[in-house]
Amino acid sequence: MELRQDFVNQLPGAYSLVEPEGLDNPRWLMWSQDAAHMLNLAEPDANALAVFSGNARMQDASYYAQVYAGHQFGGYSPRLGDGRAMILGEAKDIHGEFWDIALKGAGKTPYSRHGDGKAVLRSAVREFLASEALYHLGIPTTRALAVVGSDTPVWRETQETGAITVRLARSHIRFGHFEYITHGEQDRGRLRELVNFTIAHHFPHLEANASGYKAWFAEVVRLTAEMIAHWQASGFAHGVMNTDNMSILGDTFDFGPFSFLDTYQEGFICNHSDPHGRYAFDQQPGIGLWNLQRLAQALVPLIPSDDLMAGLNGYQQALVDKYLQLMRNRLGIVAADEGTDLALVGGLMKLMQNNHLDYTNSMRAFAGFEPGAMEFALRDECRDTAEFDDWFSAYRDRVNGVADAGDWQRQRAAANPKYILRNYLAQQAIEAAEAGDNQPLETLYQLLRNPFDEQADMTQYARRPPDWGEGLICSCSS
Ligand SMILES: Nc1ncnc2c1ncn2[C@@H]1O[C@H](COP(=O)(O)OP(=O)(O)OP(=O)(O)O)[C@@H](O)[C@H]1O
Ligand SMILES: [Mg+2]
Repeated sequence: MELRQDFVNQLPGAYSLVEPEGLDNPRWLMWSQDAAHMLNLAEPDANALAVFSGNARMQDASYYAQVYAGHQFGGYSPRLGDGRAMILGEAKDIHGEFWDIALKGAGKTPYSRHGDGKAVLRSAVREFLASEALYHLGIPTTRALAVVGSDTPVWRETQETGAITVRLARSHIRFGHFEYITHGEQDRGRLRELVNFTIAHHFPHLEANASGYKAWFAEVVRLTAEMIAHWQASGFAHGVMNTDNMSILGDTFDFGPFSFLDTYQEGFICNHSDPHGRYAFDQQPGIGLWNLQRLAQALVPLIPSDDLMAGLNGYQQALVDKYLQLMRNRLGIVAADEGTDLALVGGLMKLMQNNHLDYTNSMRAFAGFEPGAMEFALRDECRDTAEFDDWFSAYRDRVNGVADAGDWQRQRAAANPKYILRNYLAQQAIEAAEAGDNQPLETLYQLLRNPFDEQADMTQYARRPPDWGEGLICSCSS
């Protein structure tokens, strides 16, 4: 694997050089065959294990940790930076695109503050499973190539073991990078350099001039809105939408306490450390805009306020357009006007909320609906059948002109996954791995590579969680 080092070479001052600490007795816990194929890598071998555990380093590569700031839960932290992630460089994939290769959990950096620079097995595995699961669901996301486990003791609430996620990101540039320069260094030249670097590497169709900057910000707004529309349509709660976790490319970034919804609950909070629900499921669209406003503020020295405002003004429409596109496809309806369609989708969400329905399974039920039929299996799940009947009569009228019912059903199955990364499934697999059995993890990973397929022997993975697993929330001490 050859690495390009454009970030290091072109943005001096935006990072510190670092060396990984290494892991005791490293071993492969997970390996993404899809990501490996994309990077044209062979099967996992001893050399790769030595490099990805941080026990050996790649020749000629300058490993680095980036510096950034961020708004965390509404408050500004002027200096964060990669406290436990080290980037090796940028690898070219089979399509000619470049991916940063990062070791998350590789040890202390100048930005570790009071942290140990480590990650534990459960958090490394969750990041791997989530990013690969989102990828296979068609949600824009960073990827994961591997997880390396070890015997290195790491202290959290109890003693655990250290692990590294090998993360692939088209870019690690976050909103917080721009905030750091503007609010900290106040160096307009450096801000321009970073924006120009971002445009040249990731928005090559735009020029680095005033009209290009305006168009670029509008695109960042749109990409962010579309990412969040995907989350809302998939029932995905991110959990820590701080501006240091917002990718400038609109890729889902940093998998901490995230959770897919089991029972549909609009105000679902997946993060232990978020008692007021700042990042609750239904707050995500609003927080996305709030975060973009923070980005806009950071760009004020470079981009006229009117241009930034124009970009921000596009947010809501981009979000609604994408969300409706995804939901119309899930429901199998032809577009009517926006208000009518939002009301139909909103009615379904209300139905799910009032009847404590499982989000994924309820949506998947549409793959079994016979266009034109008077019956729909979802009715049996509802306590309030009158509410269901009301909604259903409006829905039925919308599914018309379907020539081939089988084809229509196949399209619904391709839009509504049968399998998602339910928290309790991740938890079970992680507990097995902690006890030395990796098979459940591997089975879960393989399942999530084809989330839309029936996968005959796997239907128990589509079940609602048992009582202990409903609304399981994760500790933030990752
Ligand atoms: N164990 C740790 N040691 C040192 N720094 C840490 C540790 N855990 C988190 N941090 C740092 O705290 C900040 C916020 O953490 P957060 O959980 O958002 O990020 P992360 O999961 O570590 O990494 P990333 O955002 O790259 O996915 C980041 O700057 C991160 O590097
Ligand atoms: Mg983070």
